[in-house]
Amino acid sequence: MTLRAEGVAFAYHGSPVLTGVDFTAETGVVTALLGPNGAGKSTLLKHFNGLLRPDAGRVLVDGTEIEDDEAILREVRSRVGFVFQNPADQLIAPTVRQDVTFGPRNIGVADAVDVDSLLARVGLPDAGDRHPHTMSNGEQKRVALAGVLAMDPDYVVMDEPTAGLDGDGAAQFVGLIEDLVAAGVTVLLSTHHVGFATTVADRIAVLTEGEIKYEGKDIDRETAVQFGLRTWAL
Ligand SMILES: Nc1ncnc2c1ncn2[C@@H]1O[C@H](COP(=O)(O)OP(=O)(O)OP(=O)(O)O)[C@@H](O)[C@H]1O
Repeated sequence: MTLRAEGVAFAYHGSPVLTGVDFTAETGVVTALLGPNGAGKSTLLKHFNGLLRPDAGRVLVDGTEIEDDEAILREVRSRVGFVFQNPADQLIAPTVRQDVTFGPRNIGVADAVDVDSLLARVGLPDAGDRHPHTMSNGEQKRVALAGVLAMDPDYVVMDEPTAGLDGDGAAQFVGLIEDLVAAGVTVLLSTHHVGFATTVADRIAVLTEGEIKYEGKDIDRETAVQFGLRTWAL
């Protein structure tokens, strides 16, 4: 089972960002997509649950091509959860509890969701009645993750989960990702922090100049620097 991009090209208003991306994230493997600022990491990740559609090429979830078809998109979005880089793009309800149940409520299964255990899982056991916008950036990111987990996805795609977090916040995310893996969730994330990527991921891919230019189990410092990647700390 895989998330897969085949020859994916994408431009914003005529400015090409992805020019021919071939990339696979395998089930059971934590994959980190590294790349310098503006390389198109967010753009590529947004293709994996249909937030963006390629101008050319194909995107497949477990072998099914994502198409402009309501049933396919619903199915894909139930399997692939997406955690935005900026939690403000994701958190919309007046309380954490309402936010976490937003997705399940939309499909009529909110009653089946155990919000307190989801919040405990992301390290916020008593946050149910808080207003998301009174919380720190790191807490908001964890609420957003709880909301994604409420849909019981097979894959969680995280766009720059440690952006804006300090070392402790980033370390907390390492623990959360380990917990997801233990629960059988496949994680694909983007980052420009080489240290975070190599700590958390089993597989590294580097996106730069519109394409995947490197793939491996690890990446050494010299190779990372060649690709303009210079951030080592967690
Ligand atoms: N909605 C948009 N409209 C126009 N251009 C955009 C849009 N979103 C991103 N871009 C541009 O596309 C390019 C790739 O952006 P993207 O956010 O995918 O890169 P990234 O690798 O995730 O960057 P970062 O590490 O800074 O988050 C950038 O040049 C960016 O300015």
